[in-house]
Amino acid sequence: MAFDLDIAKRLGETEVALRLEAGEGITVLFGPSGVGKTSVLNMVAGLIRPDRGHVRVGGTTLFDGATDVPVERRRAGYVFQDSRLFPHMRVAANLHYANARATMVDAIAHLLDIAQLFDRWPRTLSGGEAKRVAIGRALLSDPKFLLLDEPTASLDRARAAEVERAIVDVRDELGLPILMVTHDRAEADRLATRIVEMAR
Ligand SMILES: Nc1ncnc2c1ncn2[C@@H]1O[C@H](COP(=O)(O)OP(=O)(O)OP(=O)(O)O)[C@@H](O)[C@H]1O
Repeated sequence: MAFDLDIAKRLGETEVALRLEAGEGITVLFGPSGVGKTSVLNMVAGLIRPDRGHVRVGGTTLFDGATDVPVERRRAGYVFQDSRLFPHMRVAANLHYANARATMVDAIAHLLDIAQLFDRWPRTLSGGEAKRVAIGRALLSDPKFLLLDEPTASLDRARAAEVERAIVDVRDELGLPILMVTHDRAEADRLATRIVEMAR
């Protein structure tokens, strides 16, 4: 089982609750704004703590009544909605941040088609380029799974298609389980191995 989640959390007025069991491939969390999709990713990553339930990924318990693995030991590759590249580092330094082997950096850069961007500053990248670099940086932290928060939001159709292609390549080449959030139904249909709908 790639993802085995049973989580409940009160956030202000919102009661976030989700149960899901999903196998390999891309699991898409789909639902309207404010329903708690980002909060679910944050609970899987260990950035916020569920009130109750469990989080298991690849058979490893990351959270339950007895266990709460700290965020830095969860081995999550988290790509935030706003990419969050280090603005004072060129693309190459962003990718080398986790000290991955140079051959790995080159392989990932090839996979994501970002090698030609190594000397650029993050502020000079298009949204789609920045997103692909952010995915690369996450992969180079040697994660056991990938969390993608609305990876194509705010991109035009052509840029979104490039990012979607990169995600599919990551799925096919690396075989990492991916938990991805979107509010775009068509994108969910294109990418998902499994769609999980969150409703209010
Ligand atoms: N710390 C907090 N205190 C109070 N309310 C919160 C807190 N964090 C999140 N919320 C609320 O919880 C709800 C879920 O937020 P979340 O960002 O997870 O939703 P989402 O489905 O990812 O939405 P979007 O698609 O707009 O990003 C929202 O209504 C948000 O305002």
